[in-house]
Amino acid sequence: MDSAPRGLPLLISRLDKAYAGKAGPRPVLRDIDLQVEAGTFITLIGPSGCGKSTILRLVAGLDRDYSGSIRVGEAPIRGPDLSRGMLFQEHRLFPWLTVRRNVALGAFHSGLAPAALDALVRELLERVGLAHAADLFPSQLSGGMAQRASIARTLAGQPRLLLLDEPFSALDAFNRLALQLELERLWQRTGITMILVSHDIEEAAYLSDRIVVLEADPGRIRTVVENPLPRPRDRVSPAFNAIKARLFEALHVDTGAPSAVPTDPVPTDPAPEEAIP
Ligand SMILES: Nc1ncnc2c1ncn2[C@@H]1O[C@H](COP(=O)(O)OP(=O)(O)OP(=O)(O)O)[C@@H](O)[C@H]1O
Repeated sequence: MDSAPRGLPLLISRLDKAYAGKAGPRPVLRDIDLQVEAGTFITLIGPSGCGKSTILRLVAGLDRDYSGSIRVGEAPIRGPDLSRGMLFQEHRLFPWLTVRRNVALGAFHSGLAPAALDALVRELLERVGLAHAADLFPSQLSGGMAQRASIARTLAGQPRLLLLDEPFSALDAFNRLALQLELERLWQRTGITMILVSHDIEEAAYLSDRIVVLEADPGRIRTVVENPLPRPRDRVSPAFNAIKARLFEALHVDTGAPSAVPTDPVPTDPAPEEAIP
C-alpha cells in the first residue's frame, strides 16, 4: 500500500451547477474555482445547503450535469472511477458479508490474485484496528468499527483522491477524535489527496491544510483559511484556537466573545470616599 501512487491533484474552474426546480433550473453552485495540490488535505465547510455534497458528487463523477471544468490529475472527469474513493456518513457495508469480504469487495476491480487480495485485506484491517473483527458481520460492529471497516473497504480500491462526506458526524465524540487521528495518519502514510465535507470546526482545524468556507444561495466560496500548523496538532494550543477563531469569524458564528477590546478603561465602581459628595 505504501508504494501505491501518491495523491492526485484536483482543479475546478468556473464550476456552475443547477438542479431542476418547479420554476426552472435552480442554481446551487456558482463560479467555484478550487485548486487542490496532490497530497493536500482540504475541508469544505459552510451552512446546510451551500452545495458541499454536490461538489463531492461532481468530483466523484456521480453527476455530470454542470458547466465549467473539473480535472483530477491530467484528465477531466468522465464518471466514477476507483482512483476517486468516497466515504459517507453511514458506513454502507453489505450486511450479509463479513468485514473481511466487505473490504475485499473494495478491491473487486483490481485484478489481484486471491493470495495478494487476502494479504491486502489483512493489512488494511490491521491498519484500521479491525484485525480481530474480520469475521464479524456489520450488525455486530459498533458505529466506530463500522466506519473503520468502511475506510478499509474504500482504501482497498487504492484511491488517489478520497472524498469524505461527513464520515464521522454520526459517531460519538470519543470515536470521532480517534478516527480523526487515524485518518490523519493514513493520509500522511499514503499521500492520498483528501477532500472532507464537515460541519465541525474543530475537525476542520485539526485535519486540514486549507479550509474552504462556502456560503449558500447559490453556493460559492466565501473565503479560504490556510492552516499551516505543524502536525500532529495540539487541540488546546493558542495557535489552534486562533485557527478556530478565524473559522468562526469566516462562518459568521457568534461565539459569545466580546467583538472588540474596549479602548476606554473599564468603568469600576467609585471608591466609597469618592462616592460621597
Ligand atoms: N438531486 C437534487 N435535486 C434537486 N436539488 C438538490 C438535489 N441535491 C441537492 N439539492 C439541493 O442543492 C442544494 C445543495 O445541496 P447539498 O446537499 O450539496 O448541500 P450541502 O451543503 O451538502 O448541505 P448539508 O450540509 O445539509 O448536507 C440544496 O438546496 C439541496 O436542496
